[in-house]
Amino acid sequence: MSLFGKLKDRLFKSSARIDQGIEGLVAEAPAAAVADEARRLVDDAMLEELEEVLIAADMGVETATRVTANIGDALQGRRLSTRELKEALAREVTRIMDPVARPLPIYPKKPQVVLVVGVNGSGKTTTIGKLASQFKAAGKSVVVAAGDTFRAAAVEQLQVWGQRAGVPVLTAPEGSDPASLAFDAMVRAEADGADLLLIDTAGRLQNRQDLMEELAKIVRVIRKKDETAPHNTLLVLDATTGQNALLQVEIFRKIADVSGLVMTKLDGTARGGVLVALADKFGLPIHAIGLGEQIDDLAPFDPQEFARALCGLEEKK
Ligand SMILES: Nc1nc2c(ncn2[C@@H]2O[C@H](COP(=O)(O)OP(=O)(O)OP(=O)(O)O)[C@@H](O)[C@H]2O)c(=O)[nH]1
Repeated sequence: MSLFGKLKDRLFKSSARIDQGIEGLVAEAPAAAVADEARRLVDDAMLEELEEVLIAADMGVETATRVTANIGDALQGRRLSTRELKEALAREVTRIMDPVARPLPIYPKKPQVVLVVGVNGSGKTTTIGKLASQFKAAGKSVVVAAGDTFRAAAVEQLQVWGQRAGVPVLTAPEGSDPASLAFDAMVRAEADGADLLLIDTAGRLQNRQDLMEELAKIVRVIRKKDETAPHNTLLVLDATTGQNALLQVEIFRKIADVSGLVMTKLDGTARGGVLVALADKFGLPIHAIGLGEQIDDLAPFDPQEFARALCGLEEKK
């Protein structure tokens, strides 16, 4: 299956919501019967209904309002078919997402230190495993540090991913200081001449102060080895949390210097529209998206393909 085919397949729950919403909206047009194809006049009532469809798809009120206003500005007074409306929507979504679609930047620095943050269960460990595997396949040498030392299960899980990806995973005894593990990992990555060091971190937001101090200490300690580290701070967000992902970005931007986002679990949710809201609200780079639990289920983020899949359209030729 092509990458677009997989994206469309996995985004099905989200796209079904928009697809059905738009079809319903066009089908109820009073003048539908006169043409062989149903068409709906773009007027205030129609734009309001469209806005509701987008909010139901988790795009958020602000983004949904902006998107519909732009469609109104461009197309008010026209009669659109379902396909034309989907195309117009996909164009607007692409326009919002285009500026933030950027792969994880790779620097000549060795090791490039990538700190991975996010709430528990958001998919950090899985994403690190997938990233490690992709970088390894691209010829990079990778070291992983299991920085969530408070959860033995999290460490074990990361070791399993390390085996799958074929990269070393540095661990420390349960309850030990994550910063000291991060330091040891820096030493090891430097000694190995590794290209990348991926550091997993804890995600207990229940005690934000502790987490902030823990992350700050990790950063302080790795800067003893390299004052330019970490080179990326990746925030992993779970799409199934919908609008809550926006709140998580706000919180993590206060406690860490977030440089980019990965959104996971877009395959299991109808709330994929939240990624559009994230792009619109924060403008942070979106590096990749998680489309499943397997090692090859992390896809680069392509704004046009995402927008078309989300709107239930086929690939643009
Ligand atoms: N369907 C789907 N599941 C995913 C994806 N990414 C992660 N998961 C699943 O989400 C669950 C949590 O993922 P983890 O990688 O353990 O999350 P974490 O943030 O490391 O969580 P902690 O270890 O609790 O800190 C696991 O069951 C993963 O298999 C994805 O893109 N799609």
